Amino acid sequence: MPLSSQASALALDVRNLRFRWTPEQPLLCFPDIQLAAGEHLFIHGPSGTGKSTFLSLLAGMLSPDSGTIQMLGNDIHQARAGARDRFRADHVGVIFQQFNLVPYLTAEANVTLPCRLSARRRAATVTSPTDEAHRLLAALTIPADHWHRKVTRLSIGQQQRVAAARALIGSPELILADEPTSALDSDNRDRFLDLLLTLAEERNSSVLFVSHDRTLAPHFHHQIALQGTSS
Ligand SMILES: Nc1ncnc2c1ncn2[C@@H]1O[C@H](COP(=O)(O)OP(=O)(O)OP(=O)(O)O)[C@@H](O)[C@H]1O
Repeated sequence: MPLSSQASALALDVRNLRFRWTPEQPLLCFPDIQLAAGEHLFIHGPSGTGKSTFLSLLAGMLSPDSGTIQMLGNDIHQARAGARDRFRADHVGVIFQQFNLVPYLTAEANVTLPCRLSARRRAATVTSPTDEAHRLLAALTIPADHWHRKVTRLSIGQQQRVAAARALIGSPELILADEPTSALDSDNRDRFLDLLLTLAEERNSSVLFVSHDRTLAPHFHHQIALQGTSS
């Protein structure tokens, strides 16, 4: 059965999630989460507690050993891989720790990429993917003369903002962000977070943001600590 978005469902409902990379490694235990539409959640934990692993499980890129993940009312790990990929393309924007931009594409082409992979995201742009990419790049303070440069010719902070624009385009219901501010000084980091969360709010996108840096917590509606492992 294809996955669908159910208007009344939570953006994210995570219960009893556990994962072990290999039999020799400790079991990673994750907190239960219920995230409503438009809410912003901050998850913090020291290095190695499993923040990136958690996001990979939520994004459907890893399968849990136990527990459930419901997104918009769908149990994503009950679906076949193809349906899961389609659901992610349609409903989830991801900002990776290393940005994962396509190096040979321009900033604009990187931002419009989700609209090429998802008719739903394309249809959700107000006029066209290119117009929305320009609006997002301008809102995220990327100068217009940089929009047609290859992303590798942009600064790290600019690349990070391009990655944010790519996650926001087409108004996905959920944005997952993995410590994307670690390369920035504190002023730029706060400015980036304010922009990201304001743009997410305009789109009613829920945000789940992980970082080791607890000083970021006041930007968010809710916060949870990741405890890490159990034997
Ligand atoms: N691909 C992998 N194969 C095996 N073990 C892994 C892999 N990726 C992560 N781990 C292990 O899983 C645990 C959690 O790692 P993870 O990267 O999720 O933590 P993190 O909190 O995101 O760390 P950081 O803040 O340093 O990015 C660590 O013990 C790590 O060594």
